[in-house]
Amino acid sequence: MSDPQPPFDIPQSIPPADPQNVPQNVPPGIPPTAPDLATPLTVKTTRVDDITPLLTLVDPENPLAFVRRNDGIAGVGTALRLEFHGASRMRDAAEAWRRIAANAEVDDEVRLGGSGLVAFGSFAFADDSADTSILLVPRVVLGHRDGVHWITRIGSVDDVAAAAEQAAPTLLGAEYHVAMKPGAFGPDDYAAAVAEAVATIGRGEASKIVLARTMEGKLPEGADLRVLAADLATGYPDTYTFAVDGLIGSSPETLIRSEKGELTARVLAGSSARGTDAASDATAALELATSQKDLDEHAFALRSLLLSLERHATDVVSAETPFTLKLPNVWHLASDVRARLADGASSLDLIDSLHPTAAVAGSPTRDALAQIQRLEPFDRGRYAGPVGWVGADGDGEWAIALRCAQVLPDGTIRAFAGAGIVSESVPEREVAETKMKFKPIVDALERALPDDVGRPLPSRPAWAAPSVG
Ligand SMILES: C=C(O[C@H]1C=CC=C(C(=O)O)[C@@H]1O)C(=O)O
Repeated sequence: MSDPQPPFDIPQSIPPADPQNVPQNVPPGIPPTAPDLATPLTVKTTRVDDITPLLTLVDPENPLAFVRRNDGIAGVGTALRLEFHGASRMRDAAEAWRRIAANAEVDDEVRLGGSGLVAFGSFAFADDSADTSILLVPRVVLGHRDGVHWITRIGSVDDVAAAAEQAAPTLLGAEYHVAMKPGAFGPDDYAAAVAEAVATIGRGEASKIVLARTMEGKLPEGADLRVLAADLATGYPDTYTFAVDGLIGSSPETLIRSEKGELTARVLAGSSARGTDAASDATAALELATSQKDLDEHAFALRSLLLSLERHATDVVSAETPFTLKLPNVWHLASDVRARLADGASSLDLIDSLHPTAAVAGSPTRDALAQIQRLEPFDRGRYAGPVGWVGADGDGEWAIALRCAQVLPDGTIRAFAGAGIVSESVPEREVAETKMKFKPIVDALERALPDDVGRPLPSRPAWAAPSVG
């Protein structure tokens, strides 16, 4: 691996962009003179035999990836970065994307979800967040799905060549250890806020309020963030591991996945600790499955998703009772939802309608959001917002950004975890629940990292292994 070869050739067949071909309609929120939109995107996807593990190819300091088990996409370089703010951030993104996609020249021999033109996206939780919401189109996208590997190049030959050089696989960087400490809103403050939320619910001012807190640490200069993402991907293979613009995490919750008219979602709400042995673990799952407090918490979340989804879909199907989902750190109550898209909405239109569900805000939505603003003294940024990707046809895959941390420009890394508060919630238990939810990201940052760090990932790590069904 001392002199790694680029994993793909520089394409000769992508014509340079035509500077005369200026889009007629400039999307809202984007200055008409934005140089990024001066030319249509030229996109070519080619099937390849195999590609080196995706995470060894991305930028160590700003990795771009969305993977689950062996499937996913990773990106290198930037063909286009669009920023959105305010209440219309997702609507504006949907409109901008429609126009960009309509304008693009796409040659895609693979035609799988994630091939062809794609944008990665990450959206702020709150309408008034100071954080930017983004859509990011890379220069090079590396993809793997159902045993098919592909490479997508976006832009002129020269643009792609520069990104291809950057995408040569490199060794994962040196081990680092980040001590994570409670943020300014510590566990005691959180417990007090939970007690206040319970009182608020008791007064009938809301039915469920999701409250979060933060932990913070400082990354060493030049820290290889692929190490963090790879650790999450191997430790939590059933979740979506994402790295988008410094937001890195492993989310078990699917906000919406849209593929050729089929919609799927996985709603999570209601949690309990894993047991310490097989018997106590089974008991924990059983207690969760029969806990009225957790069933109520879950019902709010499921109902909010179904109500929003029904505006866009027919044949909406979910089981009557949730199942228990086992993750390495926690049990969750989970409901899988399936539906048929009825109105041609893109996955960006859908996340605009669905966000925020009661899994991350509470119920009723407007009242819960007002209480979050009153009781949570920080900006959630992109935590609990949609994170994922959208393709040229509007299909896409969007997780809710949970179990994650945001890297800030000064090297601070801020992790977030929350819990749904209902009338029966007990403050200390909710503090303990947030601790469990911090575990994936905090363990990955704090623990002595595995032996293979500092060497390349094995050629087929767990998340890149062939599908086992
Ligand atoms: C808000 C979070 O989790 C949500 C998703 C699953 C279970 C939850 C719960 O049991 O409270 C939360 O609704 C978080 O992980 O920060």
